[in-house]
Amino acid sequence: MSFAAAPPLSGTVRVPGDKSISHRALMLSALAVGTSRITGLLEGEDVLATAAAMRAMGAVIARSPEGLWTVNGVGVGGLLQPEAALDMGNSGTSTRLLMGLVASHPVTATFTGDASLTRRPMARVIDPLMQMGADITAAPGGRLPLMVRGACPAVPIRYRLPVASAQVKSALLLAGLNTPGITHVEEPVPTRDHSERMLKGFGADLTVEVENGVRHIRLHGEAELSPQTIEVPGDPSSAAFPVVAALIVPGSSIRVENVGINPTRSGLYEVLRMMGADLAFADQRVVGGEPVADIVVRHSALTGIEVPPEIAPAMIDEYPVLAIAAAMAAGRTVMRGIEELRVKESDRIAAMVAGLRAIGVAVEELPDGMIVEGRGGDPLPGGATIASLLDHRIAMSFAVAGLASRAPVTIDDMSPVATSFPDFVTLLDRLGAGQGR
Ligand SMILES: O=C(O)C1=C[C@@H](OP(=O)(O)O)[C@@H](O)[C@H](O)C1
Ligand SMILES: C=C(OP(=O)(O)O)C(=O)O
Repeated sequence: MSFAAAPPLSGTVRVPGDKSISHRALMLSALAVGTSRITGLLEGEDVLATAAAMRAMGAVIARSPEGLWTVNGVGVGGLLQPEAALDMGNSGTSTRLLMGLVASHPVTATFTGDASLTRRPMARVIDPLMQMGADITAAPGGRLPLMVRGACPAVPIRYRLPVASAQVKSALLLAGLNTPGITHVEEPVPTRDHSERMLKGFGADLTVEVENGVRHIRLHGEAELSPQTIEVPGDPSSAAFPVVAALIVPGSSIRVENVGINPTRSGLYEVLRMMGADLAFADQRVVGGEPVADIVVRHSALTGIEVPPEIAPAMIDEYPVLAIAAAMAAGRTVMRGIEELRVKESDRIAAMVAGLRAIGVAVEELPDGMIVEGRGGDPLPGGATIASLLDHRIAMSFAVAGLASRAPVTIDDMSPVATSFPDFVTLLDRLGAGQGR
């Protein structure tokens, strides 16, 4: 699919539900006793993989024609033995969080996934879950396919996260739900806190204390969760694509409604403002325990900056599209401290460097990041085909680049976009982007 120079983008749109919150809503609803109701759930492949796995372990999950999801949970401790391997598709979040759930239940589950997921490191969850008593066998290097034999009862542990990862933190907290005693996770670098917020919302006994800059999360196990009504806000990681598109296509002015702006997720928007973006959070409110706003953004002359490395966890999935904004900025943008990008759906540093060079942007690859030489608002040369490498964010980032390029940018395979943002192209077209195609 090709993406070409677009006329000014305009209009008001909504992006699909937050992927992180959607996974957690399904998992915690499946562990509550009774019926939970979820609106705004992301109906992307990653979240549907989580739904299928929870069904395979006993939850009854239904969707009404209007998009209301109902989940009848089995109760903490009540997960059933799945009859077949759990196919996690492309989803790291599903895999790591569900490994945690299974680790403290009397079930054995095999996890499989696509070629991208099979390359991703799982030792970061295997190690602490084995400390809790789970028996885990994995392919060499701690990769998929792997089998988790849950421990019942599991042993509560105190664990300091060696890598800033909300997935590892959440896997341990989910394992802690069916573990007697207190599971204590120490988080030296704060990451997205949706699990903590939602666990509390479902009635779990969870406390967070900050001591010397380290977050101490303590969860009392053998929890009883009560069913909830959850409204999932729009995904700030998905909103990033139309927002950057509006910033780089001259004359654009758009509004993205109902986007989650949890501070552990909104780093990109802070960085774009530092670069000179005309971007505002309008009508700020709280929906289902999460801060939400409409993002109002206009085309802006951007300036390159040194992105503060400490902001990385709050925008870890947004660096690919930030690199496109950086390519249009005046001066260089330096991104460091993001070696984690090398173990996402693709090596996102290598993928962005190769793709930017292919569309005529000068970029230097660093072991832990990249330096992008901005073109000061001049259109990008474009005119290349980009391999999306089973990575939705690489596909969407270069699609956005195409909208500000002299010659169209072609994406070899847009299908990965269905994992997180199934109507991405339709939404861009609704803003007017399709007229250039
Ligand atoms: O917990 C989550 O929902 C996620 C955490 C992040 O991964 P890591 O924990 O590996 O950083 C992020 O990249 C991913 O898209 C979703
Ligand atoms: C890294 C991502 O997801 P996951 O880890 O769930 O595959 C992402 O959505 O960018």
